[in-house]
Amino acid sequence: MHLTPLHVQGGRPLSGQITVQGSKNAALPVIVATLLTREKVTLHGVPRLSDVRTILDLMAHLGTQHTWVGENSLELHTPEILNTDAPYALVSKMRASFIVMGAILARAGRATVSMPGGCAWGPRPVDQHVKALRALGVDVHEDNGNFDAHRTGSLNGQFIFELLTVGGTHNAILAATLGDGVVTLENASIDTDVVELIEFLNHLGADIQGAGTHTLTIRGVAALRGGEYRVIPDRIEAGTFMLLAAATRSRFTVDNVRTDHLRAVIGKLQEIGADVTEDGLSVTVDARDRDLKPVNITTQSYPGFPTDLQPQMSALLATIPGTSVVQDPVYPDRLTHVAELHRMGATITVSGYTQIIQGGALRSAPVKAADLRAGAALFIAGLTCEGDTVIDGVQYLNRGYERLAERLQGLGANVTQNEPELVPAAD
Ligand SMILES: CC(=O)N[C@H]1[C@@H](OP(=O)(O)OP(=O)(O)OC[C@H]2O[C@@H](n3ccc(=O)[nH]c3=O)[C@H](O)[C@@H]2O)O[C@H](CO)[C@@H](O)[C@@H]1O
Ligand SMILES: C=C(OP(=O)(O)O)C(=O)O
Repeated sequence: MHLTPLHVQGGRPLSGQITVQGSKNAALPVIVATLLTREKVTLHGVPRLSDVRTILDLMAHLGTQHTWVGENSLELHTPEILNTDAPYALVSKMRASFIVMGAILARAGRATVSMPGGCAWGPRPVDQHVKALRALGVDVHEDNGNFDAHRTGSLNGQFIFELLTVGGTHNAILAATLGDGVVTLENASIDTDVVELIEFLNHLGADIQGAGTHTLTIRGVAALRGGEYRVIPDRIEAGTFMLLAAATRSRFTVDNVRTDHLRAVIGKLQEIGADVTEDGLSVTVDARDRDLKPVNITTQSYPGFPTDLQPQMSALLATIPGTSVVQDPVYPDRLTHVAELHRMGATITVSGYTQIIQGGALRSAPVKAADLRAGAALFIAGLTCEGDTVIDGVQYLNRGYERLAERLQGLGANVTQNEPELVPAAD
């Protein structure tokens, strides 16, 4: 869906407070995990995003009924699995949907899931998902652009991931939760979104040990019950707003944050020279009247500096005089923001996955987001300069930021979007 552009006029400090939504990347696997129980589950803190709508469309095809029972509360019920396939039209909209493979397989014994396509910033393989399932006893065949998976009994055995993968760990956990086998995953991801999935599944009666460590032990259980659960705050959204505070040389408070999930971001903001004050579930960033300093950053899996904040950090560093070096080995091609920031006067040289940024003042320009976090980099950049920055590609922002224009306006930002409602109601 094409939406009218976002108009951003910046160049003045923001103030006040902004509340972070529930985590997109935690909510999506938790929503998928409700496929494992035939009982009703109520989730709170679910952001109203187009990605949530996409996963709900896919799950409706699989047999899930959903009802929004509050602004951010969602009731899900899958009494029976009606279909065991996840077709390309639905999977290609969002790569995260590939993890339905593990969930359908757990509940129905077989699953046919379309191979996810490429994405705006290059290949995102699923080889580790497939290798893990095979190692645990699942037959997986590639056929006509689909992965066909079939299990004859419970999943059993050990798999050592060749690299840290959030989605691969999600898929293996989902596949192994039901049954009577015992599965050990080594070199498993310790990302907050993996810990969240495990805590949710255990809340419903699963037996998964080792959350937050690289070794997970999953003892299959016969069935999961229903329940009620609140999704963790979105650390990427929180980080986006914290970087915005520094980029606009503002002081404002970001509420509903888990500061323990934001150590790498807080550390870098302090190194840049911003003041960061933590107070329970709030964090205040103060970058007023400071000479901010350039820094070097390399993305890593959690708890390192997240790739999902790399474009936003690049936008911030593009405003800080001096030379910063940003490297993103996690997603080496995640660079769609660079050409757009060039349009805004940024000096960024790219070599492989390295950006060398010579910071200075940016200027407004018409720009286009080609993916979600590139869009976030552009609204941060736009809010640092006077004049009208017109950002096209708003549908990408709607994947990850709920009621963005309205919430930024709450900080005093001049951000307008002419759609009657920025985020389509996700139901
Ligand atoms: C919906 C969601 O939660 N998305 C997040 C998730 O994506 P996603 O789960 O897809 O990312 P992964 O953690 O799997 O990817 C990490 C790295 O492993 C590689 N890899 C992954 C799987 C595989 O089978 N083979 C392989 O080579 C990837 O190319 C990448 O270089 O984690 C990423 C890394 O923190 C984030 O950028 C995404 O926002
Ligand atoms: C890249 C992201 O999501 P996805 O993995 O769904 O593309 C993101 O949230 O920044």
